[in-house]
Amino acid sequence: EKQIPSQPHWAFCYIMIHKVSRSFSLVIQQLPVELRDAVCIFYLVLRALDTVEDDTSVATEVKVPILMSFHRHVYDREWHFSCGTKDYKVLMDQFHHVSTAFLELGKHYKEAIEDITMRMGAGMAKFIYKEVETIDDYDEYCHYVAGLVGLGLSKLFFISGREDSVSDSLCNSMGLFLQKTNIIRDYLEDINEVPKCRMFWPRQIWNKYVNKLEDLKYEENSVKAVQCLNEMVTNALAHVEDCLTYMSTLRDPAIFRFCAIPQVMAIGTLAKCYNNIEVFKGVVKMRRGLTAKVIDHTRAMADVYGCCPCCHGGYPSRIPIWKPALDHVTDVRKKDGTSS
Ligand SMILES: O=C(O)CO[C@@H](C(=O)O)[C@@H](OCCCCCc1ccc2ccccc2c1)C(=O)NCCCCCc1ccc2ccccc2c1
Ligand SMILES: [Mg+2]
Ligand SMILES: [Mg+2]
Repeated sequence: EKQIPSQPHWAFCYIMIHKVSRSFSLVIQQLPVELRDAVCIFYLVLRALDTVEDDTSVATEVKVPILMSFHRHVYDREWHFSCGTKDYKVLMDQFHHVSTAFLELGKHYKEAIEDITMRMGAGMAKFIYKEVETIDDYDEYCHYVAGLVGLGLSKLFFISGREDSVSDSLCNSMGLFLQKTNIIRDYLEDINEVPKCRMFWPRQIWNKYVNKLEDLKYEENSVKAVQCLNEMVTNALAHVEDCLTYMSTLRDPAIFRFCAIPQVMAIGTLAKCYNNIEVFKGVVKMRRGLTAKVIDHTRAMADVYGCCPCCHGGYPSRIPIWKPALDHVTDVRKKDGTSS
């Protein structure tokens, strides 16, 4: 008789993660099998939560209760909430497949994913009512939507027995670096969002250059816009040293690759954004297929050097790709007289 796939919900999950995020789908495939399923579900649960947050057509009084109770809905096979567009809408409409797969995970994995989902939902709800004014607000918002992902991933690595636990501060920095890079790169897409524009750049930075955040996109302000952009990039670069320290604690080569590749892509994106007026004209994206190339290159370097940095054999000059970026940060700090 027709061979019915025994695990249709897992097929759905791996197909969906490939559709909603090619880059994270590729790096998640790098993980050891028992971590891969937990991280795949962790991604899809949070992506669904974020799709609710991002949908500016959902009324606040409807959105906030969903964000606050999302961590409980993952246990309810019947629950779904229709929102988002294209593949994100498919994820929302078919969310019961994610719940079914979630319930098959080990107990500790489920607890970790539920805890982060609850904390992220509450943080997102708080910022529905609160604008990002100060740099502290900016760091707090990024902690909720990305720093917590770093904490959760480190918990999953620890539960799998493959990594020791790492300080919350270092895990948080891994997320802040990636999220701040996204916020810088997506300025124009966010400010032009309909029906309501999305603003994440902190007033404490942009109000030194313009009166309103949207003024940065107007031609006559382009010199100030690039100065403001460069300050945002320098703010993001402050997390690089913590990210390096976090990655230097990793032991498992597959986990190292999973963590290092998004960081390498982000540093590339920041380099493309720095001093680049195009950020205010269109989204400055990395070339399509670049993640796959970086994955091949990282594997090739491990083969060539016979080990990878996390085996503590290390490449000859331990962190070759980071050296120029670190030197730049030090130079900028010296110029600003803020060197530590
Ligand atoms: O809507 C979009 O497409 C972009 O949404 C952005 C937004 O709305 O701000 C924004 O949504 C944030 C809320 C949902 C977070 C979903 C997520 C992302 C990556 C994961 C990676 C592995 C496991 C779980 C993950 C969960 C977004 O996707 N920003 C991209 C940066 C977030 C990076 C999170 C992160 C943190 C630490 C990490 C450490 C190691 C490896 C990957 C890491 C990944
Ligand atoms: Mg989003
Ligand atoms: Mg969001």
